[in-house]
Amino acid sequence: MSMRLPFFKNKQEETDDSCTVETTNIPKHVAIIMDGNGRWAKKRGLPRIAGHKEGMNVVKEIVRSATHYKVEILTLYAFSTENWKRPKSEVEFLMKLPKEFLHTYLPELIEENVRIDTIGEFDGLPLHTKEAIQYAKEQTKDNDGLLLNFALNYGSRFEIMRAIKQVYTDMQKEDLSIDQFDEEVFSKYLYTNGLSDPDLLIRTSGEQRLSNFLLWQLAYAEFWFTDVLWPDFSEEVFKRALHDYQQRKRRYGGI
Ligand SMILES: Cc1cc(N2CCCCCC2)n2ncc(-c3ccc(F)cc3)c2n1
Repeated sequence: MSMRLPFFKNKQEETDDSCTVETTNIPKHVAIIMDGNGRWAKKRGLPRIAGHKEGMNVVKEIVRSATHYKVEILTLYAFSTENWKRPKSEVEFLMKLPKEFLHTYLPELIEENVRIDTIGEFDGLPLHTKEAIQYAKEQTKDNDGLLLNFALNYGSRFEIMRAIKQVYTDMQKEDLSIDQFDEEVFSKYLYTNGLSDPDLLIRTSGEQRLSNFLLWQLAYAEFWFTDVLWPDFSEEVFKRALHDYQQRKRRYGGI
């Protein structure tokens, strides 16, 4: 049972009782831009951090649902490299959320065989944030259920530039030749090395842009947008996204 605030129950969730999710053709890797937390709080006359807090509790509900539907990888855009520009107090609050989330939910996540990892510049996070996440990574490293992958201090253009510089260095050292270099080799230089590309991208709050998220990896993903604000997101809305994904025919550039 996720710890969601009961008095916010009048949520504007998209629900569709006829929505069924088939057990076949489940997206292996789902990426989510969890947008709308500040707007959710503003609509209720609450401080922005109340939206982030409620949004954190929604994460656990969707992790449980993703496990139920046998999604293999769930990548959540939790903090971008651009988010450092937000007010100091908001950034400090956000940087405490990983520890709060893990303090509340890590035992349950271990129980559900979830493995926790991150993508982004981990070293650029505050020490208290890194310590909490590193502990969770250690505690879940042998789990082979859902990979819960948080994009933290993540920016796709920085990731691509970082990869290009490393490719250049390896070529200078003659550890890599131009003939060996292709898309598959380049992908190994990204934070997502070893992960399959996302099959489905979900973005909440009605915005329809990538916001410097997984620009390389989302090349062939299905995009699913909803006006639902992240704190109002739920298993029902997640089911809608999975159902709609299953109605689409993936082309990978073909006809
Ligand atoms: C910075 C930040 C923001 C954050 N939000 C809550 C969800 C809405 C979007 C922004 C705010 N959440 N939610 C969970 C985490 C988290 C990160 C790493 C980890 F190992 C465990 C939990 C988190 N981290």
